[in-house]
Amino acid sequence: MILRLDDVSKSFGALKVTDGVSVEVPRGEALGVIGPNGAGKSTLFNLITGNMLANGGRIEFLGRDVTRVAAMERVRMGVGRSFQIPQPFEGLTVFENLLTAAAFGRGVGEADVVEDCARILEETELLGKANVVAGTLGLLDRKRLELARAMATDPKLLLLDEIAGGLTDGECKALVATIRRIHARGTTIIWIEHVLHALTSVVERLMVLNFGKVIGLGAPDAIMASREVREIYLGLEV
Ligand SMILES: Nc1ncnc2c1ncn2[C@@H]1O[C@H](COP(=O)(O)OP(=O)(O)OP(=O)(O)O)[C@@H](O)[C@H]1O
Repeated sequence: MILRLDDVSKSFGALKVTDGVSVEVPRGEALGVIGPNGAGKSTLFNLITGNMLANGGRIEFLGRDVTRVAAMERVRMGVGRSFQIPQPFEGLTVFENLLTAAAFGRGVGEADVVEDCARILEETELLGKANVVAGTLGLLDRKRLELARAMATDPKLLLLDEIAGGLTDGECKALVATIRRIHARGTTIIWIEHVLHALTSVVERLMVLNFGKVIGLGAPDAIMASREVREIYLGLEV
């Protein structure tokens, strides 16, 4: 297992946002996470990355208990993430953004990561935009850069937070193709996404959260056919 969550909980005051979540993610899997707004999906990512600390339970990454390990150390261990709202350094070029993420995320000098950053630019189809200032990019390229910055930290586990939102169908297809390639090369992925057709074209399993609890976990077809999921998530009368 690359990641194991055991009875993980997080509360803000009286509000329990993550409620006893247990899940095991095998190395190489792509796991999708769905659930209504406010279900606790982004909070779960924050607990996995160490941006927030759990109030209860245990998080294991690569067999090590990381429940209380700082976010920076988790990045260096191989936990990479993209944010729902892309947060590049707007005044830096695409390539400078990658170099910064790679050097900082890996704890090495920029000279050591130049080649790898060039490879990531190619993988994320940003090679032609290497010298473009990030603040001038359109939405698809901002999303690509967000993905590339996460890849620059050399993640073993890649967390994607609603990366397909706001794209046209064609743009979404292009981004999905890139994510599939990254997955095919062996990177384990956990992906929160409301654009279901994008998600189910990549992931092997879906996890459904509602009020911080896991209410479904399994093959996408079986999950989407479940009465409870259809009622809660899709709002369908069945
Ligand atoms: N720092 C915080 N302090 C207090 N409440 C918070 C904090 N962060 C999140 N919450 C609350 O926790 C709940 C879950 O939020 P979270 O962002 O994890 O949901 P989500 O499933 O990712 O939602 P969305 O699909 O809208 O992004 C929400 O009710 C939110 O208001």
